Amino acid sequence: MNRIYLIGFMGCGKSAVGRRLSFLLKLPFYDMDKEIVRQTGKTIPEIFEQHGEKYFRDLETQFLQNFKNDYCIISTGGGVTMRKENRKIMRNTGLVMFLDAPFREIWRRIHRDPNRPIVRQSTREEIEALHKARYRDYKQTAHITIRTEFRTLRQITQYAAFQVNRLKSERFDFN
Ligand SMILES: Nc1ncnc2c1ncn2[C@@H]1O[C@H](COP(=O)(O)OP(=O)(O)O)[C@@H](O)[C@H]1O
Ligand SMILES: O=C(O)C1=C[C@@H](OP(=O)(O)O)[C@@H](O)[C@H](O)C1
Ligand SMILES: [Mg+2]
Repeated sequence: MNRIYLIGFMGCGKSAVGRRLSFLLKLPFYDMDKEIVRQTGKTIPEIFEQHGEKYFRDLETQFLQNFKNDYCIISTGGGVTMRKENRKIMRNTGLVMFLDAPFREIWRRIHRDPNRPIVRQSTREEIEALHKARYRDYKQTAHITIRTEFRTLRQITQYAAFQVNRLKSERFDFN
């Protein structure tokens, strides 16, 4: 299948780049967090508070298992690569791009955001350790890693589009 998945840690720019990339490539855009909010009628913090993290992770896996659309951009949540099953689905159904941002930049973007329950509950040191712990899975799941440091959203989006176009003639079949 021919989807484009954006993966990476909270605040690396998956949602912002995904939306821009969908305009540039004229493909529909899905943000997994937003889809889960729409399906449940609850915010991400409410889901974590009322049902716990495992329940949220199950919703992420169900989304990936049940999603049927092709030729689209999907921005994932930063924890999606924690499960092997999720990693496998993404690798097998599309092109996976990792937005690799330095931790200090990530922290600057996320530390005051009330919509990320994991950040709300943790110290900077704990979040940095989580970033380290997840890094290998992001790297290994991705077909392409894009380093975002010193790049604007526009530059990152253009580079991502360039990579998609480059691969189009090989494994992918975008029209
Ligand atoms: N390369 C960048 N340059 C400037 N701002 C960025 C960049 N990448 C992300 N941002 C900003 O950082 C914030 C978090 O980005 P977001 O797309 O929500 O991250 P994610 O979905 O990966 O958690 C947003 O306000 C976004 O506009
Ligand atoms: O990294 C994580 O575990 C999470 C990342 C969030 O998405 P973003 O990566 O878009 O912030 C959201 O799915 C949830 O708060 C959990
Ligand atoms: Mg996001």
